[in-house]
Amino acid sequence: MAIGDLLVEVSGVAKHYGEGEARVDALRAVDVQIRAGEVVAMLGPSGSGKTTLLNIIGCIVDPSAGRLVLDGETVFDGRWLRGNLRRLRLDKIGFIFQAHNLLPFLTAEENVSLVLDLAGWTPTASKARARELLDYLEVGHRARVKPAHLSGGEAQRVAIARALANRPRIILADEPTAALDSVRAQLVMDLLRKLAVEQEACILTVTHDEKIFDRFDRLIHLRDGRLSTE
Ligand SMILES: Nc1ncnc2c1ncn2[C@@H]1O[C@H](COP(=O)(O)OP(=O)(O)OP(=O)(O)O)[C@@H](O)[C@H]1O
Repeated sequence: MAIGDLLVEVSGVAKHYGEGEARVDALRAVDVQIRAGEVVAMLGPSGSGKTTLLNIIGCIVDPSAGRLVLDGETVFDGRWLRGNLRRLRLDKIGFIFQAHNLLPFLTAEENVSLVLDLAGWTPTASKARARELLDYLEVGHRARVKPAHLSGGEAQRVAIARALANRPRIILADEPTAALDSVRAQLVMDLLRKLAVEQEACILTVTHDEKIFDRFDRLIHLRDGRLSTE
């Protein structure tokens, strides 16, 4: 597959929590680059900094130092250069958490269309896009059902639809297949790859799931807050 634009550039990014004796260095001068069309897994032991790095790229956690360029725009260089990070996230980033993260009081379709409403789509357009994606992911027949009544695989596909609804180019996922059996886990990864290629996006996933290691272009290993070549 042709690899495209540089979408994620992390340069010398460090993050520490707390100060003095309580200080924890979660990331130490990390460099990562991810291009459009790439599907990358991030591995590492518990506490190695995976969630911190994902959340920094997702503009949810403040880096302590370094530079972050997303889709060609320098968004952090010692400080945030964008006032409205919420808007940046809505425009550029799709987050896939575990399926349980769907809002329980909304239907599958409303879970997807809500993101588009927040991004400023008209209600008619967001409903149509939500339907289209749910159909594409073969859960259209479950559009009016609330998450408690969906199977694990169905809920995960709704979570994917929600993350991809606004056509973000940077898709971040935290253990997206942990709750799925091996056939469904591979189907979800294949689907994500297809969507990433179609939308010229990249995917970075935290995973411990050995069932899907062969589905990635590249594995990034973190150890004690540093990239390791292991
Ligand atoms: N909000 C926080 N305040 C203080 N320390 C934190 C905070 N978040 C993470 N840490 C610490 O930073 C280090 C890296 O944590 P992080 O959650 O990024 O690791 P991880 O690799 O995602 O771990 P896991 O696989 O267990 O989720 C750990 O030592 C953790 O205890």
